Amino acid sequence: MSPDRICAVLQASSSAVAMSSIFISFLLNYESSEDKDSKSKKSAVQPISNPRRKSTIRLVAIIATSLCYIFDLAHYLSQSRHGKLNSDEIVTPALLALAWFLTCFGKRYFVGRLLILSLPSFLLDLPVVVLKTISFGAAAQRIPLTVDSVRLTLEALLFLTSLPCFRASAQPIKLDTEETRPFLSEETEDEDGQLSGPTPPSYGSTTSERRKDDNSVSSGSDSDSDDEDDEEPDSRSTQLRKNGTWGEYISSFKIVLPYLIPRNDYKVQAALLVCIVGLIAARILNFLIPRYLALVTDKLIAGEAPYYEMTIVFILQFLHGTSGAEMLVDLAKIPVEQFSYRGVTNAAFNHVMSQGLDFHSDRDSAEVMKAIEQGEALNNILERAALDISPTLLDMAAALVILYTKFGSTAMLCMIFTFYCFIVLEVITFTWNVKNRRTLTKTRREEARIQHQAVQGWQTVSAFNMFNYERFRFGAAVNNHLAADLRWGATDVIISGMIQALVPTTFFILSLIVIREIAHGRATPGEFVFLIQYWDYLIWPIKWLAHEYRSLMSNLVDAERLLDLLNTEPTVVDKPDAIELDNVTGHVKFDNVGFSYDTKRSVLHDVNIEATPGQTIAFVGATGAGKSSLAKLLLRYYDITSGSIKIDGHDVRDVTQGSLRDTIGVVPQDPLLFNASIMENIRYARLSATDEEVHAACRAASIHDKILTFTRGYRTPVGENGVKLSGGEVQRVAIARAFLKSPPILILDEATSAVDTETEALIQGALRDLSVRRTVFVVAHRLSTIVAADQILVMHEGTVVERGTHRELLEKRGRYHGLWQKQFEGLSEAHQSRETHT
Ligand SMILES: Nc1ncnc2c1ncn2[C@@H]1O[C@H](COP(=O)(O)OP(=O)(O)OP(=O)(O)O)[C@@H](O)[C@H]1O
Repeated sequence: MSPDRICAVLQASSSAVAMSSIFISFLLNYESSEDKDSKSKKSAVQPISNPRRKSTIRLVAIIATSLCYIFDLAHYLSQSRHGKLNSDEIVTPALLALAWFLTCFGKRYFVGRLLILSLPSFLLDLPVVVLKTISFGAAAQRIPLTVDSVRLTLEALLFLTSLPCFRASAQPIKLDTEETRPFLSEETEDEDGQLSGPTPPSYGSTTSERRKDDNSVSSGSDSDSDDEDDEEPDSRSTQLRKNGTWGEYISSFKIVLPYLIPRNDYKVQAALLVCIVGLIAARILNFLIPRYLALVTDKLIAGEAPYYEMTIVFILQFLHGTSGAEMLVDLAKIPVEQFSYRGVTNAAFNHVMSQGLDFHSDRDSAEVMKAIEQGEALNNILERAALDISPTLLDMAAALVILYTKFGSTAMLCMIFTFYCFIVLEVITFTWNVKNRRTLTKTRREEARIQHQAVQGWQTVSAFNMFNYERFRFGAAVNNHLAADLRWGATDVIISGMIQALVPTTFFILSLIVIREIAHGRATPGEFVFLIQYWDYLIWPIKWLAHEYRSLMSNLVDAERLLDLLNTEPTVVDKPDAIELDNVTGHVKFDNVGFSYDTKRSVLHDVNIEATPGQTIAFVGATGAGKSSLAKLLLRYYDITSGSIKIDGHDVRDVTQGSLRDTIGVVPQDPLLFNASIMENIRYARLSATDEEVHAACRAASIHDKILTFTRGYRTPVGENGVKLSGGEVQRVAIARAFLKSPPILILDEATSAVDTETEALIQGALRDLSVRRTVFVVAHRLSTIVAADQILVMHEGTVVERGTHRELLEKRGRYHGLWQKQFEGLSEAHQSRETHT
């Protein structure tokens, strides 16, 4: 290869690399105008870049480098004024000059951009200058060589001075401190995310009231805020999107990578391999088919009959389509897709289930479920990245090499330029539509929420005859969803139409280049046929990548909530060295316990309780005094804010949550039954229990005989939340569960509040039997149920104000005595008034 040719190759590579550097830097650091606006509004967000790094000296050096390339161009034009112009000699320096000039713009990661441009430029330029010096030592080349040397020095200096700055600037992005705000929080903050169409009203308000109150309602005051006029707070990923760059935004999704990459699944790895082989085969065929068609054309022009070539074209086409390589790839893709679905869906479900009570009480279950569903958007990431985008990039690279070898560097650089224009336009125009996409995702969730609330609360809707109201609410939510869909869809179609206009332009320019090559005798007419035939394969990766970019980004926007979900750490976690709690005797000690749900209002303070094994401790007191909260703390649904809770001397924070909850049985105020048979519901307490053990537990809870009277006995379905059972039956099923679990510690939170006096007497007898061997905590309003307790603790405003046995407390004549008197008097007054009426 002649030195001229080597220089030409190096310069073409240099301009391709320079354009790529500018493009990658743009892609990673692009901020939309929306982002800039939001950043200027939020002064709390720290700018990441330091504009001072963009010093005047650097700018001058960059412009000088750009001018050096312009000089190259001018020099060539002046030399070739009377001869034939070589387009390669014009395009290469022109593009390099443009790439350097573009470096001056943009604030963020200025030094980073400078680095990735100056290093390759220097490395590719150095051999060019050396070769030129060796080959053209004549005095006539002195000036251009001097300019080249100056440019080389500038590139080296810019690289060396940028490197230390870049290292210093490698700092993590600062997020709004409210990053930790709860997932799917209902608090609102006013931004202009207006939705057209009627706003679905919330419970207890009308549409007009809602609009009227919009300005006056303080944020977060309405827990049922399905107000579409208010923008919901940014999720962590949305915040990152707004405060960071596209690069940072995309890299925030790396948390899902373990669920998408089949590290230990050999079957999926094999399927991936088959896909890759199939894709490579398809790429080779992409090239061979037009190649043979070009041969057919050339032979026809030469007056020969190309039967052999045509047969090869037929075979290649057969192997190429859905009957060959594509079918293979499509088949192998199925296990790959299933792998990512399994990974993401299981991870999201497990993550939600491992969250604490605070997470679940703060969020709407329908919205959480919708967020998990949106994991589907992530399922295709691996498929898209590994099986679609990477091969398409290979296609691009192959197409560029072919263009270069067949039609020279101008054709190749023209294609690279078009490709980058496509993607840059995609990135810019997608941000115009990203807000619409978020609104669309939000309106979908909203629709699911309203639907879920209405269906789940059917009894309430029916009791208040609110069918029309619910119909209106749901209808409005559907309209909002469709309106958002229309806005997103229409903008998407218009944007994509605008971008597609680049396709005929590129074809026109490439055709001119090829025609010129043919006219100068450097190519045959067959090459033009090759271009026409190959054009689809050439433009397809560009069109497709641009489309994939949009659809990938839409998927990522859809999956933002899921990402936030996966990023939400549980508030109650096992210590790494947590021990298993076993052989528990039931010694429980609350030592100076203090607690608050929201760090603002103290719910419990200075609570001291000691229960020895086998004791029954009763909590009484006014509603809201903190009785149920004590039970939740013993179960470690929340962590206490001060003091300690110990079981058999082990702090509940030092043992695993699993073993702790195995030790404690609960009969809650409102037991939750699953929509399954009675047998399944009771056996949930101990899955290994036999039918006989379940029956025994039900006998102990005085519900066995009742269950036998049901049409299907123990196989009777209880309906959602046990709606097919009476309140008393539900409570007894819950008591039967506790009997079946037979834990050393039992919590009875108003366990017999919904049963009649006769059943209560039966259950109380059973509970007494149960209490002999275990420590029992009873929360009760009906004082008659706890008179036999070993200790009665009277709670008032979050602390224990009296303690003792029933007799001791009555003798004290304090708060307990007052409560007892009130209940006793209440009962006798009710009795008297009934007698007067009869
Ligand atoms: N998840 C929660 N988040 C915030 N505050 C809560 C939460 N649960 C309960 N509270 C508040 O804590 C206080 C104590 O509630 P708790 O349920 O312990 O009272 P209680 O004595 O059991 O009442 P009742 O006898 O009516 O069941 C109440 O003021 C309640 O509003």
